[in-house]
Amino acid sequence: MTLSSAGSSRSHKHNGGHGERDVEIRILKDKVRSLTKEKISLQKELEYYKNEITKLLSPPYIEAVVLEVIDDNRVVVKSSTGPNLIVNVAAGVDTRSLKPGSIVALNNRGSTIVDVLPGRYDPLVKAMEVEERPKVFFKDVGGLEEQIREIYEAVVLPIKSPELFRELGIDPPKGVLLHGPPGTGKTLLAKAVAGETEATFIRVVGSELVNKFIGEGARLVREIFRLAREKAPSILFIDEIDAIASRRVDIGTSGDREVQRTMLQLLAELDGFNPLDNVKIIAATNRLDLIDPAVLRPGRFDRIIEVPLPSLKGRLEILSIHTRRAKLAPDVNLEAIARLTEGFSGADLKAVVVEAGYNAIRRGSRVITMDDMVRAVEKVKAALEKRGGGDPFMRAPQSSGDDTIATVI
Ligand SMILES: Nc1ncnc2c1ncn2[C@@H]1O[C@H](COP(=O)(O)OP(=O)(O)OP(=O)(O)O)[C@@H](O)[C@H]1O
Repeated sequence: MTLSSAGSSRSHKHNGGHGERDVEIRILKDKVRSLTKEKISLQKELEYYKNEITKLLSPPYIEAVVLEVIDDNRVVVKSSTGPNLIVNVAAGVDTRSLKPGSIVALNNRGSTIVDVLPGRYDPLVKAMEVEERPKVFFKDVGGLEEQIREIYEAVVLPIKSPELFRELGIDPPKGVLLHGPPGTGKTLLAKAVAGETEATFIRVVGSELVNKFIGEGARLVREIFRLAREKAPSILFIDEIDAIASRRVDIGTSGDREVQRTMLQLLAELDGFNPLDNVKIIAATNRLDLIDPAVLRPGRFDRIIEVPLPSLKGRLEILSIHTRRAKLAPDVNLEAIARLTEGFSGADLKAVVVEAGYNAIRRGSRVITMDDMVRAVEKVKAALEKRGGGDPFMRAPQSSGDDTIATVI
């Protein structure tokens, strides 16, 4: 007998039995509701444990990096621990999504790519900064007239007029090494070379190649040169080259060996390309004394250009460049500011202009006054002293002298 028929027969027998029946129905309904809830929660629990069992039963995958895609079914990978392997690709994996640097999962036998791991970075992309035809030119570089002339002859001219060199039968330098204290405009100069030649600017940082992408330095160097050729005309700028091209007393740790491998790859790449290729290498260092002489041999970085702290005239030029778009009050005397900033780099002078701008904003003014500038100089000077601005190596005095402006207050 169903509940409802039981309830209805009882209500026929007993007059006024409605109340009792209703209570019974309510109790049963409550029970159904709570059992339904329990069922849903148990179903969820069951699902969770099923998932756990699936995870525990599935084989571990091996992580690997794609080095080269040979064809639709053969890919060279480097597993996280082992050697390079040629593996095939599982049916569900789209070969077109595989590129050098992609991180993939291999099956537990290490023979097949079964998945491309999402959201993982391609170290090659992370390792460099690429800018097509940067909008930076020699007019944006202050106080480096001589350096601009040298780099023009060594890099710009061979890109713009290679026939000149072909006719004369001389090889322009493949690489130029800029050295000098931090913030003196080495990166800026290299970028301006790219701007002037309408080339692609590719910047990599030596210390990152060996510290951030452990075990991949040499491969990255190879890939970066490949990309530079692909994007030619291009300027490949290697900042902090001392991190990969230092002379070493002994090659002890595996870290040292990694640096050594990266440097050998760099030398091989330098030796392997034609000086008249439209790829030019500009490297920079703050520590010329650390550079391995092998790197400076003819046919490698055979043009060395010093980029020193700016002279008085240079400082004035740099201040003029950085105040080009600023609104200056008539009392601002940039020559006097240049006088006050001996030992400042181009980057420090830029900081002075930015700080002066903030001083004006804090006063609620839209014009930068001489007082804003002077206070900014004091602030930047204090920061430099705190940072050890007196370091005799990092802040070596500029050789060209500090007395070349006639009209200084
Ligand atoms: N000679 C200069 N003329 C104009 N601006 C300069 C000059 N030198 C530096 N600057 C300013 O300072 C910024 C930082 O300089 P930059 O990065 O070129 O120095 P760097 O020599 O490459 O330094 P580091 O050795 O620390 O890499 C530049 O983007 C530019 O705004």
